[in-house]
Amino acid sequence: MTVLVTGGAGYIGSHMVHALRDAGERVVVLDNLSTGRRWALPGDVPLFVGETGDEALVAAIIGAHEVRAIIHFAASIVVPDSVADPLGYYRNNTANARTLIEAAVKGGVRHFIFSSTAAVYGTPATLPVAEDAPLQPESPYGTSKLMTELILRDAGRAHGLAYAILRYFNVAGADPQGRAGQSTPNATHLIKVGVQAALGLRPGLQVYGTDYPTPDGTCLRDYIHVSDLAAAHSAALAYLRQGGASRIFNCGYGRGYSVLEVIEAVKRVAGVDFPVSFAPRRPGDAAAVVAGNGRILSELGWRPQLDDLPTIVAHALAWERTLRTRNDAGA
Ligand SMILES: NC(=O)c1ccc[n+]([C@@H]2O[C@H](COP(=O)([O-])OP(=O)(O)OC[C@H]3O[C@@H](n4cnc5c(N)ncnc54)[C@H](O)[C@@H]3O)[C@@H](O)[C@H]2O)c1
Ligand SMILES: O=c1ccn([C@@H]2O[C@H](COP(=O)(O)OP(=O)(O)O[C@H]3O[C@H](CO)[C@@H](O)[C@H](O)[C@H]3O)[C@@H](O)[C@H]2O)c(=O)[nH]1
Repeated sequence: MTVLVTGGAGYIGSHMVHALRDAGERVVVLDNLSTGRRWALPGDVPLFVGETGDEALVAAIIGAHEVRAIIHFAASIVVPDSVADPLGYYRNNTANARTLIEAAVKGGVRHFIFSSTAAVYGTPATLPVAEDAPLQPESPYGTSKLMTELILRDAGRAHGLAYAILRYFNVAGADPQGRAGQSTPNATHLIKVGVQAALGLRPGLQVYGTDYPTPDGTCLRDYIHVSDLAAAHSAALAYLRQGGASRIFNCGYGRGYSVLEVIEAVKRVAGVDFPVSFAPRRPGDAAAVVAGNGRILSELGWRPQLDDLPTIVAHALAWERTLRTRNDAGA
């Protein structure tokens, strides 16, 4: 029985591939390498370069490798890009996911784990936000993910596909063993941009919006270490395999940091200063998003191991240094 990881050559997916292999699972990856990197995968993990929307390809992979579980990471992920290109986001995150789910149903896949997002909540009325809060995405990205949640819910009911929908809050950091990290050249995530500024790879950092209704006027986010997130997937897979009912789980720590607090943490951990300027709000950004994580703690028994902002930043920084060496070597 094999686990198919879509988007396994990407940031979070590559951590998942390592976690699955560490647990002795058989893994295959489907990735179109649009943002993923072949070298992000261990050499002995089969990689199919192709589209999640290619039903024939997905069916062939499921058949050839006896795939019984799919962990679906592949997506377009940049909130402001989705505002500029909604149709592209609906194609990749919704239409392609629909095709993948159909191939899963037809191919007899039993368990499906879907990467959803805190962006489905928009700006929650109360924090921390629980899974049953109103869903009011403020960007096409969030809407594209919410639509896939609904497709999965209905297909799961109709066809007996058991699923876990994991709504990630802000994912950051890198594998503590240095095997994987965020490698997208033009990544836009705050901690990634911050460590690049600290290493002199960018001239500095812009803060998008200082007039939000938050304590210091900048957006609040709940940053979760990518290895804790991979562990949440492993827990969800074990739950489904034990016959657990289809369920939605928030993945976050339940604590928010402002953009300015994150920048201070990066400067402190890196031990350097870098220029910070203030810019207007970025389209599609919610003011404050913090996870209510009671459900995943109580129902999956998940326990964060790396719940500490300086640790997250230190791992991101270490990875960025490795990446620079790798890029210098032309990898
Ligand atoms: N990074 C975060 O903070 C965050 C937060 C919430 C949710 N998520 C979700 O987690 C998932 C993984 O995100 P990530 O940060 O690792 O991004 P990423 O861009 O590093 O990974 C996405 C991977 O999917 C591949 N891909 C994209 N479209 C594809 C397609 N049509 N067919 C095959 N492969 C395709 C890319 O090449 C890449 O390897 C996404 O679904 C994203 O929406 C991420
Ligand atoms: O150079 C930068 C980059 C980001 N920010 C701000 O930092 C916060 C976090 O931004 P970012 O790291 O880009 O993450 P989000 O836009 O919150 O989105 C991430 O987190 C979501 C879940 O909350 C996921 O769904 C998305 O895929 C993922 O990109 C936001 O307020 C941004 O405006 C800046 O001020 N300057």
